[in-house]
Amino acid sequence: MKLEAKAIRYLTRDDWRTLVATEMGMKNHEFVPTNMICTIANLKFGGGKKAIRNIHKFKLLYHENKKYDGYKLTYLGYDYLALKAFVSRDTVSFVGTQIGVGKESDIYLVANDNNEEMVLKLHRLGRVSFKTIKNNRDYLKHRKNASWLYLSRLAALKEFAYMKALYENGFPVPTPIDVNRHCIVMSRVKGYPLLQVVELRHPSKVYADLMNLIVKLANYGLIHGDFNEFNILINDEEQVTLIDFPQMVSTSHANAEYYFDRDVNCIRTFFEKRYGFIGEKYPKFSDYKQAQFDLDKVIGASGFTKDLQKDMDLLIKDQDGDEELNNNNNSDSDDNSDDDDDDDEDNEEENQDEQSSTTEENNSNPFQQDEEESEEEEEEEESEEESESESESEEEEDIEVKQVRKTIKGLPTQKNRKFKFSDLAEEESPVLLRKEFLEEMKVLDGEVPIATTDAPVEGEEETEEMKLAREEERKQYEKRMIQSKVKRALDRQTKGKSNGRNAMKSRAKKEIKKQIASGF
Ligand SMILES: Nc1ncnc2c1ncn2[C@@H]1O[C@H](COP(=O)(O)OP(=O)(O)OP(=O)(O)O)[C@@H](O)[C@H]1O
Repeated sequence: MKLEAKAIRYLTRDDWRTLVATEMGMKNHEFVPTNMICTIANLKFGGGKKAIRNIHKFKLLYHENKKYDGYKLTYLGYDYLALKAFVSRDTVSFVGTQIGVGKESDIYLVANDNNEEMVLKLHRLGRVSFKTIKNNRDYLKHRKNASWLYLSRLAALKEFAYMKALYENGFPVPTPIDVNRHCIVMSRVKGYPLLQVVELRHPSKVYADLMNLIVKLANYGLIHGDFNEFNILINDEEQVTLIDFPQMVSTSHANAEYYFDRDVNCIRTFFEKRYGFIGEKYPKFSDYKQAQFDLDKVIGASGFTKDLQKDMDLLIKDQDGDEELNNNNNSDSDDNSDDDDDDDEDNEEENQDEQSSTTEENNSNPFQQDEEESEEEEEEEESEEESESESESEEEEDIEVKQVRKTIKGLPTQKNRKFKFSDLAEEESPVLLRKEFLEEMKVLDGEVPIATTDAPVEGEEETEEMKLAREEERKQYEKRMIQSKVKRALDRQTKGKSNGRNAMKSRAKKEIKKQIASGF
């Protein structure tokens, strides 16, 4: 879903009040009736309806009149509320292009007044499979009315809390900057998702870094749970950054070992398939289950409590039963993967002795293999294989590499990797959302907004057309300001006149009273 940020500047104070009122009303209603929106927004019915019409036109509200007449926020409406909060806190001043689309999120480039580029992640839970919350969830009570909204907010809160805790403890994650509603702002990582990287200069080093990262997380009492090529960014120096951690679990979780092994195997399998690198040294959960630090508490303290996690688990479980259905259908393939796991276990046993001795030898980076050595071993293994299967696997690899190259070509991330706000072409200039601008809207209080044309971006030349448009707007604005000044002056005068009349009346009354008292 596109974040069309321009319209944010056309919203009046009443529009914002109406938007917030709808958000509040959604805590108890799936669709909020018009008069309730007006009451919460503290607007007269006429003014409220006008504002609703306006924000509905901008697609910030969805109108329903089948069951009963009412409105609910769209994702764009929710985006606007979060964006406005970021703008008023000086976190964001420009909204740029979209650089990524996750399963359940949209990623945009944004910048602040100092032109520092950052990433805005808008969580969109429910976009894929989430439909309605079953009514038998007593625990969630009214929150089920705003399920997607609430769930997306929880997802953002969770991601921010984890990112903050990890960042403060020296993990390679983006710098967390701000969070509001379902959005987080973080630093921009200049790298590619590992998925897109066809070749590595030092696969052994990257592999070792990733295994060390899994171990470091476990030492802090955490297991990623989804540690794979989609959630790891790698830069030109082959340094890795972890960008997404929606399923993080504690090492004290009942299935901790399963999740830990799955993370390790995910990387091993990917490295073997993509880079032909066999990770012989790899960590075992039993060696690390005794965490040295406890990040769980830190995460609770930074806003994501156990109760919120409980809400989140319940909401996710309730995803219309879709996933359960899928899981049942996929049970056959799961069985197959179980077989694979068994094989892995055998391999693990075989490798165990070897590993313990090599770990002692190489304390600084226990999972790094000597690249030449592993190449030799690979060669030996390869020579044992039949020549037919050799050529088959080479062909397969070739097809895979070609496929990846083809995919990379069309990826927006690739295109935008070197993107800079200052390099933007005129037609796609970033949307300016300065705080002063929004505050100016407040002063106008209900009037038509002033500038509808973008101010030229620094360093960009203003065209004749732009100049004329801006001049016209300035004139209109001045005209409106004069009109409102005149209106205010007239109001004051009329008020003054009536005050004068009242004063005269009371003076006359006093005189009459005086005369009566003097015995007239
Ligand atoms: N901080 C960042 N810096 C640079 N690019 C980023 C950043 N965060 C996300 N991206 C880009 O956006 C893409 C999607 O991000 P992310 O994995 O966080 O979304 P998601 O919805 O959680 O994805 P999914 O659930 O599909 O794994 C990433 O692959 C990456 O290309």
